[in-house]
Amino acid sequence: MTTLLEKINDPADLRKLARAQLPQLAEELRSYLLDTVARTGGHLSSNLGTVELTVALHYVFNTPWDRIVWDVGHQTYPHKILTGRRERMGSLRQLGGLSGFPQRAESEYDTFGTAHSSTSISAALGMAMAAKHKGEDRYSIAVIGDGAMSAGMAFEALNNAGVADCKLLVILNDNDMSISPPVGALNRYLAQLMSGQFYAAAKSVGKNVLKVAPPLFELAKRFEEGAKGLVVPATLFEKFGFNYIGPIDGHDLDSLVPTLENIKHLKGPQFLHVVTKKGQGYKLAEADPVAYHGPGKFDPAVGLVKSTAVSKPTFTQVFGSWLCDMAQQDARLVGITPAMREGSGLVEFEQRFPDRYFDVGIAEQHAVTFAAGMAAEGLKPVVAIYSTFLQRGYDQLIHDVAIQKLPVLFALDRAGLVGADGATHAGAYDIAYLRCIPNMSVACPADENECRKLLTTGFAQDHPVAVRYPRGAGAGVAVEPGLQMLPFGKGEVRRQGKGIAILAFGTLLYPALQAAERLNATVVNMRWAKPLDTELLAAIAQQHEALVTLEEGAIMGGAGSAVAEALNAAGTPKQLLQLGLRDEFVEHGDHATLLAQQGLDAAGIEASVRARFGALVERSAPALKIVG
Ligand SMILES: Cc1ncc(C[n+]2csc(CCOP(=O)(O)OP(=O)(O)O)c2C)c(N)n1
Ligand SMILES: CC(=O)[C@@H](O)[C@H](O)COP(=O)(O)O
Ligand SMILES: [Mg+2]
Repeated sequence: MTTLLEKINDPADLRKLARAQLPQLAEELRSYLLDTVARTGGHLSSNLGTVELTVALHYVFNTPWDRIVWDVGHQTYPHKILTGRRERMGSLRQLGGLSGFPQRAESEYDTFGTAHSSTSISAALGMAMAAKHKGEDRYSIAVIGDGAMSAGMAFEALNNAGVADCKLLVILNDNDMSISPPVGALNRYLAQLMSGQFYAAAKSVGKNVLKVAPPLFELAKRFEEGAKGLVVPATLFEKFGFNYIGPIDGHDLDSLVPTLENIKHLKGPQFLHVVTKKGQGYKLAEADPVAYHGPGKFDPAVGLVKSTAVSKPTFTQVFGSWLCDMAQQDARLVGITPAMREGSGLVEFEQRFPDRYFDVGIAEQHAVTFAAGMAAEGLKPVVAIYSTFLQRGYDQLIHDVAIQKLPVLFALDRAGLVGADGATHAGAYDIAYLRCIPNMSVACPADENECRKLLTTGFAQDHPVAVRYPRGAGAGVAVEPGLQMLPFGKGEVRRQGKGIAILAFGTLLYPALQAAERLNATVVNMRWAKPLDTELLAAIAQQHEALVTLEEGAIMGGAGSAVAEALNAAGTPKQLLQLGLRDEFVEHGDHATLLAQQGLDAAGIEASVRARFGALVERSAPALKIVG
């Protein structure tokens, strides 16, 4: 039997359905979603929570003429399924497949690319003002979660939008969750809105009133008037200049559709507060939305199963246990996360040191300056942050931390390519954007054991230090207990060869060692992109005819550039090949494959070195042939 969903190839098909058919469509959509995400992995909980909202939005609004901007965009799988990409869902987040986020190049329905949070209101407002400017009658809609709403950027946009005269609708998708439980005063405020008299009374007025169409604005006004004597203060969003509507049940199409239809006829900036449940409709995800925020593949009948196999610890785990050990030893240590407790490895730290754990919400800029404030008072803050998200706090890093030379340790996770999340989440730029800042140091551990030691070394400094390490596991080098340090700013020679020296920064040391066997090259584990070990560099440069730098970071401005600058400054220019991430955005896919595509696996390194220094390799390693 053909399902309703199979007939929907774009939202125009959806709009042909009778309203009474929508709940069935939503049910089919939810089950299709669960089935496909279980096969591919992906952001499940948030998507289960936006099924009805997605159906209602495409049903009521004339998309793509009306624009929808999805904040973060990790909840757009139902949107993808309804906008012509149903059959490609099996390729989600894989090489050449659908992105896990909206992308303008992927579909005209993806009106704005997102993945970093809290950009939607700004973008939708820009679109709405552009439409007005061009004389085009369309709605621009931002769908933003309660977690994303907590960021400064969202409030900057609200501040601007509330006084703008354009067709803007902000939908707050409030599921009372970020990735982990939400934090902060805004969350408390939203909870008050939901539990307060206004919601209770609105609920009891019920769906029927919503259906019989006095515009909701009028309804809300009448309710407020009728409720004189009760204290029903204007919401925060009304104070910002929006017309606030809600909260309404975001899983009830009989509320959503008429409400959205009413809103279409209202003037000025509109704010709709929708209440949803993360994981809705799949009991296991409802019970544990954190675990199902971004699971890998699983059997929906069984749910996520903890692997019993002994596996290598991830760098995140190495950091998490280092943090607890260091906190045990140094009472000044405080740990800060901008809403990434699980991803950054802070779960145990929070349990063991609750008074020294600070989840500041999705607020990277604030996290950095908050750390600076603590450091100014003699504490030793460790900011656990993904490389890509520290981009948000760049001015704060320079202005608040570095200029004042405050000893903040940045534990930079997800440095390098990240795989399934793609270009938006790649930690490609941190070496380049950090090493140009005075007072700042940047360490690049090659493996797990070195990561722990460099964290200890960085923590001991009296200036800001970033220790960058990648997603997942490394070479599998056993981590020594204790809190040993490594010499600050010093590298080490790992293999002695001749002719060519490969200077590796970070985990690419291991493929470099493999390639070097075939090239008979020297391999240096540089460890620090800043300060650069110029003494070691000078010695190596003197002993070799050519140098190769290697890093899982942007070539432009990266550690290889630091080497080039140092050689020039010393007046000893050398033949230099800089290997790293090219000047292009690397899309989603399996990490190993992406690395190979960038020529950064052992075979790729060998091939690049041979291509550039072929004659020299022949002289240095005459008997060895190219790999593969
Ligand atoms: C700038 C930025 N910081 C952190 C993240 C990581 N992140 C992705 S989703 C998410 C939680 C978002 O919560 P909410 O907006 O309420 O959406 P929900 O997951 O509840 O659907 C976080 C912290 C991000 N994508 N962007
Ligand atoms: C959408 C988002 O930003 C996060 O959910 C991110 O996808 C997490 O990435 P990790 O899986 O690397 O923690
Ligand atoms: Mg949320």
